[in-house]
Amino acid sequence: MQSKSNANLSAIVLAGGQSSRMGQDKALIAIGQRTLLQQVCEVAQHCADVVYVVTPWIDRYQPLLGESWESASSHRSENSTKIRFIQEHPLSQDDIMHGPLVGFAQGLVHVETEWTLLLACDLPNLRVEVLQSWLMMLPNVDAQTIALLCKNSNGWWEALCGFYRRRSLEKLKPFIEQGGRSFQRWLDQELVQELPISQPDILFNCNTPADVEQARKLAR
Ligand SMILES: Nc1nc2c(ncn2[C@@H]2O[C@H](COP(=O)(O)OP(=O)(O)OP(=O)(O)O)[C@@H](O)[C@H]2O)c(=O)[nH]1
Ligand SMILES: [Mg+2]
Repeated sequence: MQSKSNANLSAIVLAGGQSSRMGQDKALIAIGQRTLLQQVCEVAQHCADVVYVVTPWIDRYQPLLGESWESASSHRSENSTKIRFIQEHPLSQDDIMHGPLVGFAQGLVHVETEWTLLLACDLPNLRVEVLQSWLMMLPNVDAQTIALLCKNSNGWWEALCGFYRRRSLEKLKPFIEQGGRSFQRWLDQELVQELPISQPDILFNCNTPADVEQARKLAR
């Protein structure tokens, strides 16, 4: 894996949700030696100066990503990016699971860099080289553009693997306050630039036990 080439980028990794299709917390599922969450955080560490893990369950994940994991990681010496946990809060008393858009907004409040790499925790095929090639595009993005994302074959934005401007929060806050919870609906209102993608399999995400089997086969 290449070492980090870029400064001035934050990453947000989302680790919440119900994992209802998986039937168990998918962040903790191992593909090979490490869990999905560990793998995604490691990729994020190679791209960004700081990695925020946004989750309602810090206690659950801290042992995986805290000192013990860092000292056990063979990549640690070439990679000094710190992981910071952001405690996610319900928006109201009856808010049980608000979904990734609200988690992202709660993480973005803490970001200090102009651009953030947002990643779901269920992406086993991410490639550092591809993310790094995308982040070279950031300095030339039009000032009005709030995000750089891939499109999937249905024409929807792949919202949970791409780059967002910090000031997108100014647009996101009122959208959430008005009850918006869908990334697609929010992004439909905004200026988004499309990222080129030659290997769509890097966006494969593990939602079901069958997806995990497929990811494990590929990792062998
Ligand atoms: N922090 C946070 N992350 C979330 C939340 N909901 C979903 N995510 C994350 O968003 C990413 C994509 O979510 P999904 O693949 O739909 O996961 P999910 O909602 O747990 O799974 P399903 O219940 O099967 O839809 C994963 O990284 C989830 O951990 C949330 O409320 N808070
Ligand atoms: Mg998913």
